[in-house]
This record gives sequence, C-alpha cells and structure tokens, in this order.
Amino acid sequence: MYNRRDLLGDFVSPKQMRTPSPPSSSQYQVLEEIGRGSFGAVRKVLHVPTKKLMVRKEIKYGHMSSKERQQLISECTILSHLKHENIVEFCNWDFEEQHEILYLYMEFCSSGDLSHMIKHYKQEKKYIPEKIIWGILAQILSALYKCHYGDELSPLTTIYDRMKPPVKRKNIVIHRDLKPGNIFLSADDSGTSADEIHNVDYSQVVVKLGDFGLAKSLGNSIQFATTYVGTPYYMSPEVLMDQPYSPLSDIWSLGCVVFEMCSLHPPFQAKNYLELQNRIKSGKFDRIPEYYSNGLNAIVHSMIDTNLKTRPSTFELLQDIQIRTARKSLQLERFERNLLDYEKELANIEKILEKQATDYERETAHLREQFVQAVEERAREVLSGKKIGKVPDTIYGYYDKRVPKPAYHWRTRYR
Ligand SMILES: Nc1ncnc2c1ncn2[C@@H]1O[C@H](COP(=O)(O)OP(=O)(O)OP(=O)(O)O)[C@@H](O)[C@H]1O
Repeated sequence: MYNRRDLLGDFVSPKQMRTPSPPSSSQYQVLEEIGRGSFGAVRKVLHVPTKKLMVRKEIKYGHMSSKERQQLISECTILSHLKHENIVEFCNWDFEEQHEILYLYMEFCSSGDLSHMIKHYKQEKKYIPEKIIWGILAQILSALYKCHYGDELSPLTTIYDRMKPPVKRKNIVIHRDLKPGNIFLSADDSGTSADEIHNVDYSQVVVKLGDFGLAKSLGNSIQFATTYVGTPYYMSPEVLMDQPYSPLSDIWSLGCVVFEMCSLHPPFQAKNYLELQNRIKSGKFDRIPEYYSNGLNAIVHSMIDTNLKTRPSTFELLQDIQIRTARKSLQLERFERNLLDYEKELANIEKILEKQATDYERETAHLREQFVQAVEERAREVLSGKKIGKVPDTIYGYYDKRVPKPAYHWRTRYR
C-alpha cells in the first residue's frame, strides 16, 4: 500500500533511496485532529512502540509533477537530518498511495505556537515580559545557526566568549516561512493537551522551529498557489520583489516576529495586498512599545532592514551582548533544572534504599530471633537427655538462607 517508488516514479536517486525506510503506519494510532494547514489536516498520533505522542501532517501530492514530488522528497530528506533541540524533530514520512497523501510524522509540541502566545497576552492586555522575548529570540537564533551554517552552536562559558566565524557550507537550509504560527512551544511535560495551552508557563517553554522549507517544494505547485491565502506580513521586500530567498530573508521575518511579540501586531499592516507590499518595501515602521528597552528596539530595527548589505546575519546577531546574556541565562536555567531533577532522583533513590535497609534489618532481626529460639530448644533437648539434632553453627548455614545486604545503608550515609 505504501510505496515510495510509486510516489517518485522514475526520479528516485540512489542518494534518496538511502534515506530511512518509511514507517509502518500500523505503528501509529491516529488520534484527534489538532488543526488544518494549507496542505491538509494535522493530527495527533501515538507511536505505539515508544508510547510517544507525535503529530502527523498530511500533504496531498496527486496534482504534483514528478519534479515537484522529487523535490518534496529531497526536502523531507534534508529535514530528517536537521536535528536540533530548537527545531521540531522530523521523524519520518509515509505514503497512502490510494488517496495520494504524503504523511509527515514529527515531534508534538505541547504548548501551542507563538501565535497562541501573542493572542494570550493580547487578551490579557499585557505585554510579554522582555526576558521571555530575549529567551525566545536566542533560541530561534540557535536553530537558525544550525540551518544557515549546518553547525551546532557551542555553549557559552562566559558571555564574553569569542565565537569562531562559521564555515560557509553548500547545504544550508532556509526556513522561508518564519511566522508566529510556525514557531512552536514545547513544555517538558509533553502530556499537555491542545485544550490546555492557555495554562502554559511561557517563561519555561522550549522554542521549536517548525514547518521548514516545504514552501520551496510546494511553492510552485498548483495546490500551494491556490491554497496559500495567508497575508505575507513577514515576507522580506526582496522576496516580494521575486528575488531568491537567502538566509537574510529569514532574518527579516524573524525581526517581524520579534516586533509582533513586543507590539502584539505585525510591523506592517494594510487594508490590501498592494498597500502591504508598498509598506514592506518602504521598510518604515514604528518603535516597539516604550515598555521595552532601547536594546531590544535596536535589534528589531537592525533585522527589519530593507538593505541586504546592512541586515545582520544569524552569526552577527549572536554576537549581540544581550543575546549572549539570554543564551547564558537559558543555559544556567537548564543547568538548575537538571540539578533539581538530579536532586529529586537522589531523594527517590534514598527512599528506596531506606526501605531496603529497614526490610533488611527486620529480616535479620527475625532470623536472629529464630536462631536464638532454635539454639535454646536444642539446649533444652540436651539438658533433658534427648537425642541431639544438628547444632547450627552459623545463622546462614542453619537456615540455608542469605539476606542480601543493601549496597548503601542509610545509617552510614553521613560518614
Ligand atoms: N509539531 C506540532 N505540534 C503541535 N501542534 C502542531 C504541530 N504542527 C502543527 N501544529 C498545529 O496544527 C495546526 C495546523 O498547522 P500547520 O502548520 O499545518 O498550518 P498553519 O501554520 O496554520 O498554516 P500553514 O500551512 O499556512 O503554515 C496549527 O494549529 C498548529 O499549531
């Protein structure tokens, strides 16, 4: 039923054939629909062998040309290799030949996305705390570093660390569709349901960049052209002017996203598409609310720059002292969380060991009592001139029983 060759026709390259084999759909239990995107339904699924919650996105490929199908598959291959803690993990893909649907299986993000977060603060009539914004920006930049340079960002020892300029690589990934709805939020507790996303503690969430690159392969398809009805609030002026996407186009979009987190609306708004296009091309927009620092305002303005020569790259933005501070602060918070987890684990181990020690003492006391009774009984037998049974010489020999001594005894813990 599921056959990658059927989808690709004659266009399968040996390189693509080396990608992981499609999962057996019987491994997934399909759960409720959580939303609908431009390309089809998104459902929660349970990966039965691991009991892990995931999402399944569907893409109807029937109308696509072989070239478009091949491009879609090669993009999936790239995404399946793009592993980063701030990127939604792309687990695998699968086909349903009969209905010509491609299923993409990916990590489930339990705390909604940035659009939900912005909506939440708007409803509460509150600004998003600046610290949260810097934290989110630092996490997105770490993810973009992986995409734009194909490398992992090394952790900071101090905020003044010298960062090595990244090596230029061929296989860079450009997101192409950065917007609040594609920036997912995940809590450590992935059991949260979609209905509970209003209870999210936004100061604790992990940011995950999702919905990567598919815009490239789907960009030319009829389905994309007819179903992509979203307003291009986050599109850079060069892309609006039909110039090719570059990593700097992602930076423009990121600037618009950060602006929206501060102002609770996008930087460029208009009554119609043409007006919006003109506003974006002019690159003129307001300061973020006074509530926020000049530093945050400056970084937003540096990203939403119509001049590609002066717009900073991901690497340049990561040099910013406030981004470094935000990264270091995230590292320390994570370290503290790990320590707390470790402490909890130790407390559990201590409880188990204490129970083992109590059981051990109870058991040895019981055996000692039985031993004493047996010795007394034999003594009485001897004294009364009865035939003597075997006299126990060791407690273990007599009962032929060994009580395992716990490796760690609570009484010795402070020695
Ligand atoms: N990995 C995920 N974890 C949790 N929810 C997700 C995940 N991916 C998508 N969703 C949710 O599914 C819904 C549809 O998502 P999808 O990204 O397909 O569409 P969209 O972003 O609304 O539109 P578009 O297709 O134009 O990007 C959204 O509510 C989104 O929050």
